[in-house]
Order: sequence, then C-alpha cells, then structure tokens
Amino acid sequence: MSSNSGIQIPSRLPLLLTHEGVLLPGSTMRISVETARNMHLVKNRLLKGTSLKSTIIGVIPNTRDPEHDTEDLPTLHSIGTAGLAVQVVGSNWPKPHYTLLITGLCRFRVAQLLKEGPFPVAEVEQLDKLEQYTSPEEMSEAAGPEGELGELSKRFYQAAVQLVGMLDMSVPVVAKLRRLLDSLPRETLPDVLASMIHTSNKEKLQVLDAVSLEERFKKTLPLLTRQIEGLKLLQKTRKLRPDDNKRVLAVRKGGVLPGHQFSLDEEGEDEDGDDTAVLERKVKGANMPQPALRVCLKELKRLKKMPQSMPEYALTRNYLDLMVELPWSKSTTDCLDIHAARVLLDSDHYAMEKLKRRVLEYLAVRQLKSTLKGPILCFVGPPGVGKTSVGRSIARTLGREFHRIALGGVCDQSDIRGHTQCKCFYICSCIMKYAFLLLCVNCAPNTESLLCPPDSHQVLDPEQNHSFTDHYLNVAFDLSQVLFIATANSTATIPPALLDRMEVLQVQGYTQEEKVEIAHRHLIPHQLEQHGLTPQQLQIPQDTTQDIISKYTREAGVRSLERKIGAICRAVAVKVAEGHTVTKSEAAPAESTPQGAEHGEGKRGRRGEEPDGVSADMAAPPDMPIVIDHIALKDILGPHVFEMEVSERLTLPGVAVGLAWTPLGGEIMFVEASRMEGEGQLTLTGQLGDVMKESAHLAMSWLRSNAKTYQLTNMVGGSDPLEGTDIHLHFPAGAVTKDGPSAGVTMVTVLASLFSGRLVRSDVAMTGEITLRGLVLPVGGIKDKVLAAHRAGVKRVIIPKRNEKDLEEIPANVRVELDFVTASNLDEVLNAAFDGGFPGMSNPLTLPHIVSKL
Ligand SMILES: Nc1ncnc2c1ncn2[C@@H]1O[C@H](COP(=O)(O)OP(=O)(O)OP(=O)(O)O)[C@@H](O)[C@H]1O
Repeated sequence: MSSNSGIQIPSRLPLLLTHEGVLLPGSTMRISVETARNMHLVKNRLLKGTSLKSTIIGVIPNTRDPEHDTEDLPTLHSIGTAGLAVQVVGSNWPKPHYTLLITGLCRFRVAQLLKEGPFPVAEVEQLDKLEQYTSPEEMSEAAGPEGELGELSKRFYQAAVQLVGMLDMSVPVVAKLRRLLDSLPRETLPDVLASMIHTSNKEKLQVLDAVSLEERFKKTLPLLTRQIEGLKLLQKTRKLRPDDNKRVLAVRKGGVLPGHQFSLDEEGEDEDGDDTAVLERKVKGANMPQPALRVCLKELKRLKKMPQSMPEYALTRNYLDLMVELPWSKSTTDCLDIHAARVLLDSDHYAMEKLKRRVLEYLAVRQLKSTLKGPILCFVGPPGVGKTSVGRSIARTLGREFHRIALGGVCDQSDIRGHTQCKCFYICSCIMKYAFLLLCVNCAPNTESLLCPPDSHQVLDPEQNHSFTDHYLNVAFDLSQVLFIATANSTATIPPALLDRMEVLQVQGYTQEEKVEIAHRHLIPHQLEQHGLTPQQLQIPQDTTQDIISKYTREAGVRSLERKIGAICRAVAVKVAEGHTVTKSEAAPAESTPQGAEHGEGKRGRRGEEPDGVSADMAAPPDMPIVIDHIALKDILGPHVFEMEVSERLTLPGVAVGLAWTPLGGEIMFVEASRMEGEGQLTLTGQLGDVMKESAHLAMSWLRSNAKTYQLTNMVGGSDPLEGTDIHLHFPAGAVTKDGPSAGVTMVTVLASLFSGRLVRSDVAMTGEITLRGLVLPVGGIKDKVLAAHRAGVKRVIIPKRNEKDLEEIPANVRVELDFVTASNLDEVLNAAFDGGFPGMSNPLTLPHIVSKL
C-alpha cells in the first residue's frame, strides 16, 4: 500500500536506530539517545537544522547500534516509522545523552542505505498515506462490497469504544477519549490503540510490519480483545473486594460469618492479623478497676478508628500496653519470720547494729499489723556503707522482689509524675509496674528540686498513695502496697516536705577494724566467687587487708576496698589460669620434657608432679594458695596511694589539721595560713562558703582582741596582728566547695600558731564552731570525723564539750586509741593543740582569780 498522493515525507531520511520500544504512527514516544551514531544524528541534523523537514527522521526499531561508530552498522529492520522530533533535551549526567520526544507519522521501507556515518542515511519508500484519511463512512465504502475490511474496522472500532468505556478514569476523560476515537480516521486506529494498550515489543513490531491495513486490523484486534478481557477480570475481582472487606471487618469485630465460625482464639497472638482484638481481650482480662477500664475501652475505640501509619496510633498503643501490663490486682503475701530476718540481716552485713535493730522493729510491726502504713525508712550515710545492700536483704526477708530506682539526675517533677501522653518517660509508671515489690529510691544530691511541688511526694506518702494519679496514665493506681525504702548520702538536699514524711536512719562510715572484718567475712569470699577462685587458691591475710585499707583507700564505706580486692583476684586469676595451661601442656610424659623443672612457678610448686618424685624443689614454697603479702600487694596495686602525711605537713607554724564532714564521710583537712607585709587584709581561698568565711573573720577578731593575752604579734612585733600585715588563709583541695562553721577552732589554732611562731602538735585534729567570745559550740558528724582522724593516724582529737555524748557511738577500739579533748572555750582548744599548752600572760587559768567588786 504505497502512497502516491497527500503529504510526502522526504525520500532521504537520516535513521535513528532504537532497541527498546517501537514507535508506531500516530503515537508519541520518548527515546533516549546515547550511542555515537544517534548522538551525531541529533547534533548534526536535529540541532543544526532549521526547517520542518530537518526535524523528520526515520526511526528503525529493534536495532542495537554498537557503542562506537567505527564499528560496522548492524543489519537494519526493513520497516521503520518516520517521525517528527517534537522536543530534544540534552543532559550530561550520568553521561552525555539526549532525550527525544518523537511523534510517529507513517511507515517507510528502507530502499537503499546511502551512507553509514557519522549517522546512517537511507533512501526510503513511504508506506502509509499521511493525508486525506478517509472518514469512517468512506472507509466502509473503500472496503468494497464484500466489506471485509469494513467489517474488521467496525469491529475494531466497537472494541475500542468498549475498551475506553472500561478504563478506570474520570467521566470527562473517558468522554474526551471517546470524542477522539470518533474523530480519528479508522485506518489509524490499529496503530494508535496498539501503542496505548499493554503489548510487548514483539507484538508492536508485528503491527508495524503489517503494511496492509487489513492485516494490521487482524493483528491488532486480538490484542484489543485481550486487553478488554483483562479489564473485565480486574473488574470482577474488584467487585469481590467489598465483600472481603466486610469479611475482615466482621472478624475484627469478633463477628461470625455464615458458614464459618470465627473465634478470636483461632487467630492466636498473630499481631499482624488483628492485634486490636487481642489487645481488647487483654484489657478486659487485666482486672482493672472500672474507671481505668472505661478509659482503656475509650482509647481502644479510638485506636480502632486510627490508621496504623498515624503517629498517635503508636502512642495510644503503648499506653494501652502499659495499662494492660500493670499489676492491678496482683499482690504477694509477705512471708515474715523475724528470727529468719535477724539471721539473714546478720549474715549479710557485719556491724550496722543500730540500723539492723530498727529494721527488725519495723518488720516486727509489719508482722503484727500487715496493713501498716508505716513510716518510709530513709537510710542516710556515705557511699558504700551498705544502705542499698540492707534494702536488698529486707526484700529477701519479705520474699518480695527488689527494684532500685536511682533518682540521680531527675530534676523535674514530671519525671516522677510522668508527662502527658506524648512522652513516655515516667518514673511512677515504672514504680507501678513494680508495685508490690520493695523499692529502694536513691535520693541523690542533685534531686534537690525533686518532689518539691506540693503534691508530688504523693508517690511515697502512705496516706495518699493508695490513689496515686500520674500524668501519663491519668488513672488512679494503688501504690500503698509498695514498700519504699529511700537512701541518700545527705539529708541536706532532701526537700523538707519529703524529709518530714521519712524516718531517717543514719548509717555511719566504718572503722578500720570493721572494714577488715567486712572484707574477710563478705567482700573477699564474694570476690573469690565472682572470679572463679577458691580460698585454696588465694589467701589475703589480715595485715594485707589493713594495708589495702590504709594505703590504697580513703573512704567511709567499703566500695574501693572491694574494688581493690577484685583487682587482686584478677591478677591471681591470670596466674591460676596460666598454671592450668602449663598443667595441660605438661600432660605429656615427664621424660619428654627433661627441662620442665626450669619452667618456673607453674611447674615448681605443683605437688606430686616433681619428676621422679625428686625433692629438688622442696625448698620452694607451695604453688597454692597464692598468699598476698605486702610485696605482692605493691606488685599488683602499684605504689601506695595514700600516706600518713599528718606529721610531715605540720613542720611549719601556721598549719593545723581540721576535721570535716562531707557526704562521702569524714575527712581530715589541712588549714594553712601565711602572713606578709600589707594593709591588714584577710584573704581566704579554697572555695569557701559564706558561713566559713564568717568563721574566719570571727577567728581573726577573737585573736586580735586576745592578742595581748597570748602575746601574739604582727610582723614588726606590734601587738595588733593585722597592723602592716596581710593574712592569707587557705583550705586545700581548692576545687572542692566547703562550708559550715565547724572549722572555727582550726582557724583560730592556725592563726595562733602563725602569730606566735609555734608549731601545732603534729598528732592533733580538731573540730568545733566558735563564737566571738571564744566559746566552742557543738557540731555534727562527730563519728565520721573521729573515724577519719583515726584513719589518718591522728592521736588526739579536740571536739566541743557538748559533743561528748557522741563519743558513745564510736567503737571502743577506736576510742581506746585516741585521746579526746573536749573543749568548751578556745583557751582549752589552744592548750590542747600546742605542746606544753598555750599559756598567755593574763591567762585566766594562770592568773589569780579576781573577785568582782560590783
Ligand atoms: N556491713 C556490711 N557488711 C557486708 N557488706 C557490706 C557492708 N557494708 C557495705 N557492704 C558491701 O559494700 C558494697 C556497697 O554497698 P551498697 O551498694 O549497699 O552501698 P550504699 O550505701 O547503698 O552506697 P550508695 O550511697 O553509693 O548507694 C556492697 O557490695 C555491700 O555488700
């Protein structure tokens, strides 16, 4: 079917070789141009040409062009489509290429290849008419009386109309397509529809090759029918889907479908299947009180309506999961046996008599009255003295689970009461989860603002926590069965409202002897077990333990001590393990390793393994147990960390030892003073608080007012110590903030030493508040301070007279080793601090008693 009339395409056409896709006349296609030959065509013809003719090219399908134009031109498909390049877009990424938008005009046959490079050009023969298409009626006429072509085209048109009607498109679009279909000449319909419907490249190529119109109709009609059938099937399945939805809904709602019994149990715990139904079941089975159940069901209803992709879905889901998890109606029965509790507490902890007695009283009352809304016990003491450990023992005694919540770093009440539902961090919900357990709440110093708002101590308050409501769950929960025990390093940072609701039990630091006992009864056996060692393998004598305590640790508790013992165990474990390895390698016959005896320790001491039973190694000590003496100790732990430095530092006037209390226990503190020419200024350094600064001024004033009495002089020998002199008072460990009045007596002693040029006794430490009149007032933390002095090797401790009663708390062995001076005024302090006393000219102790005449 050649065309002799109408619009003609050029007889010479540049050829674009494509591999993917087939351009059919009447359709538009995007073609990517990458090969060298095609690129040349675009550059030299399409981009350079200016006439309409220059934009017409021949597209030859199904031809993969080689990458380089030097290679031979492949065999070309004989029929192609002349197309109009509507758009050319160039890009450099990922490699230079063009994208062409081409509209197919008509078929052509390659008559003769004119040239191959840089792009092929061919003499072509146009196969389709481009103009003067016949109208549908003319088409029927042209088809002849037999009308086979007419019949075909009619069937084709009807199928096309049916197809357009079945498309899943909006009504206006369908109407538009329909109009287009009516306006198009019938002979173009096969090409246009073949490019529209789902067809493979092979099928499209067949359509392209069908030059005769009749053949083209015949080739395309089955493709069209296939598409229609496919759409029909699709529509059928879509019609089924609403039923399916109903079915799923019925299952979700726990409904029953006719003919099949669906039960939720059948689904099991399949989360993907229908997890809201499972959740609903759990909510109903959680035994929660009515108000909580109502809230849960309401949330569940909301959850069901939410799409899973919604962020709130996860929040609500988490909330419901937590509500279900809470032990609403679960409780444990306390198994209380006071005798067993006493045995357990004693076996778990050495010393701590006062604390253990109070705990037993508490447990005894609980045994008699199980609904005791007793006080919350709060153990206060330095770190590592066993506060948490006692809490754990109480839990064991009661048969409750133990859980520890550290409130360190919690500084917002919403961390206690929870946030709104958008946040999930909530301590109370944690507490609720562990309800009926014993809880040890660690009130760390930085929890100052914790529980400060008036209602937030409700968590701990036994009078209020039966209906505790937090911000997250927002439903009342009974916390009254939770047994709280609080621990803290200092009461100073616990808010008064909370402190008022707790019974504070002080846990003091340990003496050296107590530590030795704790180490041998608890820490060493525990560490041996932790490291897989036995007492037959490692022995730490008491002397060594004492060395560890005095030379490697300085603490009120026993945590560092336990760590050091752990370090020894690790070192020994290596030796033991090495020994094992040697034993294994030596399992070979003794003759094969005649030099075995030279292998050192591993071989040396292994009893019963000496070759031939010779007693050559009899002089060497046995391999096991490894005994840690002071040489081994130094080898494992390194040089001593702490020294008894008191005497060494008191070699100049103007230095004295004070006793301080910190949340970490008692400590000794060297106070230093120096003077220089100046204008009578007092400089204080060492991060002192206001109270301590005031104490320094008090001490200075008292000494100035009593300078004559004690013959104190300034640098030039004048009677006012401050005249022409500047004083500097320093409290070492300058990075640590210090405050409190108890360093008053030490400051007076230091300054008295400085002004008198006399040395303070090197074995004295002191504590006490002073007044302007020279009285010594009582201070706190005496036990910890005295223990610190004892640890540091001090022999004499000066304390306020009114603190004498506190000496009873000090273990007898420490009391025996220390000389206590109880002072009620500064004169007594100075007399005790200096060798030979500190007599002044008008010292009331040395002057005759003057009787008042008034
Ligand atoms: N009297 C004791 N008898 C036996 N072991 C003890 C004793 N005191 C402390 N310990 C041991 O010391 C270690 C530290 O104790 P624990 O954790 O209870 O200290 P804590 O006082 O709670 O410290 P913190 O204030 O830092 O929380 C534990 O291994 C504990 O068993």
